[in-house]
Amino acid sequence: MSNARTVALDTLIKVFNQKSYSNIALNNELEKHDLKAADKALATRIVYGTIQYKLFLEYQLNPLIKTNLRDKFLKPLLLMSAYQYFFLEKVPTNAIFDEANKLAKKYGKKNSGSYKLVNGILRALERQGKILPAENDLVNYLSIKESFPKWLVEYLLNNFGKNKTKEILIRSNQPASNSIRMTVEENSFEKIKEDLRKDGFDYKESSLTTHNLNLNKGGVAKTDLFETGKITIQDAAASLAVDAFNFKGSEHVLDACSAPGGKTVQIAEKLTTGNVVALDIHENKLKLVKNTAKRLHVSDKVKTKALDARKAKEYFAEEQFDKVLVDAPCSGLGLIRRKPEIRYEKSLNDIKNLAKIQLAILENISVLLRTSGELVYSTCTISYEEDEGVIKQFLKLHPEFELVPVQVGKLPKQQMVRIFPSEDGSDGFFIAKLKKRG
Ligand SMILES: C[S@@+](CC[C@H](N)C(=O)[O-])C[C@H]1O[C@@H](n2cnc3c(N)ncnc32)[C@H](O)[C@@H]1O
Repeated sequence: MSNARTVALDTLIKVFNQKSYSNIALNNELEKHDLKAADKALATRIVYGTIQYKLFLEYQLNPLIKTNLRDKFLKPLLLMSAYQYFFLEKVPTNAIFDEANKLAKKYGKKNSGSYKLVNGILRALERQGKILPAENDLVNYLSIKESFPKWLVEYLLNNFGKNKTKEILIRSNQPASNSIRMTVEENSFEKIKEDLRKDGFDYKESSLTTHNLNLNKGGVAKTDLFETGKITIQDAAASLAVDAFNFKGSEHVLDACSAPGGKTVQIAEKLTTGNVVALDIHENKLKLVKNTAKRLHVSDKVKTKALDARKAKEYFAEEQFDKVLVDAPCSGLGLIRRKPEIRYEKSLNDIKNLAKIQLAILENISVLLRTSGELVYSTCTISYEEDEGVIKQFLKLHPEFELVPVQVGKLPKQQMVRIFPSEDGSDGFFIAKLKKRG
């Protein structure tokens, strides 16, 4: 039996019991089994949905589990079955429970009683129905309902208030958009759209930029448009960081935290005689930057170097660069819909530690920027400490820098750009632009 649910269960066993990354574990399982497109989509939905709603699902199941679940497959199987029961409205309950029973028989040891246990718990779940903490216990209620750890719900409530927090939680549980960026001149955008339609894709214009489209499905990496570099996979909010620079074309640019290279190539596209030096602390990740640069035909403008950006001034001369991008390592709270497990892995301490690293990177690379040069700082998170907090501290320590208001994409001009995970599926993002005073 090789079907969507076997693939989902094998993936979830690896994610929950062996702490594998969900995207890597799922891809490995999908490669092992030759599933039809609809089954691939179902397996993917079950895996991401089960991880996403883990806290909610545990809350439903915990009162019904009266024994120690010794077999390692039991908890993942119960969680994914409960996910299907509560969230896949088109799949009949009997089909979900029958499939769970078959898997329990297949994965359980002979005479272990696993089948009876699973069947009993799922039937009891059907009788119990959905349960939630009292609504006036707001932190607990939102934590279970939207399946976010309590500290994070509390953190969001303290920083953004009740309504914004609810919006962030709900949108972070919605599917991520299939966003692409058109890398060609604006007068060729219509041709790209026509070719996408011919390839069977439908699209919506991004509400943030003119160069991004949200596609109705994945799989664009197999098209000619992608292979020839006319389009690339990039979130609309992320693409705005590079749009914050004013390029002439001749600049020497430093991309301090570059892998996998989405913004490096976007910078290179803007250059004529200039070039971009792409750093990353992880040497193996620079391969991704090189490959993307090759696909987009900008390799001649991109040089890569494995380096901790906090040591950059030991390698480069002062005032060597006209522009610097620090797309910093961050807690990734703006990316939760793409990486559902982020919510369970991060802590308030991580946010505080990352803010220190981000400030250290800024401090170190700031001497490499020439007078009147532009520095753009960006993150894919929405935490104040890593965003405005880092910029405020940096400006306090470096009066030679000033904040420059930015107008990017379809957004109004503002002091610093904060984008929350949005209705049309874009990630959460932060952008600040600084100038070195003359
Ligand atoms: C947010 S990602 C960058 C995404 C990239 N700019 C893009 O658009 O594709 C942050 C990157 O910073 C790298 N990194 C983490 N700490 C670093 C450091 N101290 N110096 C340089 N790179 C670092 C990580 O390996 C990661 O690839």
